[in-house]
Amino acid sequence: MGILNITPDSFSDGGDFLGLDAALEQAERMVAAGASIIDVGGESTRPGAAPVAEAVEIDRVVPVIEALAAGIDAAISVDTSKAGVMQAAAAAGAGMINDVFALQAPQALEAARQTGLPVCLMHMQGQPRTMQQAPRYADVLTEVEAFLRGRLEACEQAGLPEERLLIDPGFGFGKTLEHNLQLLARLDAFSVLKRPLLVGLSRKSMLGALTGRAVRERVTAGVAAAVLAIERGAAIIRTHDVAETRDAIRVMTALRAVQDGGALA
Ligand SMILES: Nc1nc2[nH]c(S[C@@H](C(=O)O)c3ccccc3)nc2c(=O)[nH]1
Repeated sequence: MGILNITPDSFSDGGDFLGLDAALEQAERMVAAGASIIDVGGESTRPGAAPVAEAVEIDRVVPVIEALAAGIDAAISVDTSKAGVMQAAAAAGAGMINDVFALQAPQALEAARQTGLPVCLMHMQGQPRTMQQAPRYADVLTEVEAFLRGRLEACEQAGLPEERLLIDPGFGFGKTLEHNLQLLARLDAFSVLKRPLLVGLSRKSMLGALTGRAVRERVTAGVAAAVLAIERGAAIIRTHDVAETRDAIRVMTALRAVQDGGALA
């Protein structure tokens, strides 16, 4: 899953031609590098970020999703927590919803159900504005798993069938470095929920803390973390660095083929 942030600091607003063109080029680069999903986000979930109005978020992501739906050979995911954005994105051609707030926003669960699209449910402790102030868990894995189990059950009860759902522990969303490492170390425990596991580790501050590297220099650490996550059951890797991650996956796939006694592809 390649990351495409349509926020003023990444591209000019999705609406104008230049921004659209740049967004499309970036998406095409990631698909050429091996991305099978492009995740389009119109609201930065940066800690401390001011919330974006629904209409603004729609104006950012819909033109991009329409252009991508017509122009690239990959699925399009919309990274949003708002019901109205989910509906607009689905109408524009999105094939998946990626909700960092796990369909807890008003009307979000019903809107997602109506779109008929797959949904990624992610764990976050608190809100983006405050989540990193004092993250606290008795046991992070138990609590994150219980939250995701609860969201899966809420969706089931609302008529959103489980086979459309993915889960994600939400690295960096209300977690200390220690919490993030504990989640990565025990990622395989989430297999009890029997849902595909999506993880986002790319360029996150936990990697900065471990390497001392600035955001754009965290590619190697991000690929290493992706390999560790895949070995522990991750099915989808959300990343800025598609080509590098793809290369690591090729090495892993070749090894698995030999271990399973298969011939090298
Ligand atoms: N499903 C899923 N969606 C996601 N959206 C994001 S935004 C994140 C980033 O660094 O990209 C981020 C976090 C905090 C501030 C800015 C940006 N992270 C995930 C994730 O880990 N899983």
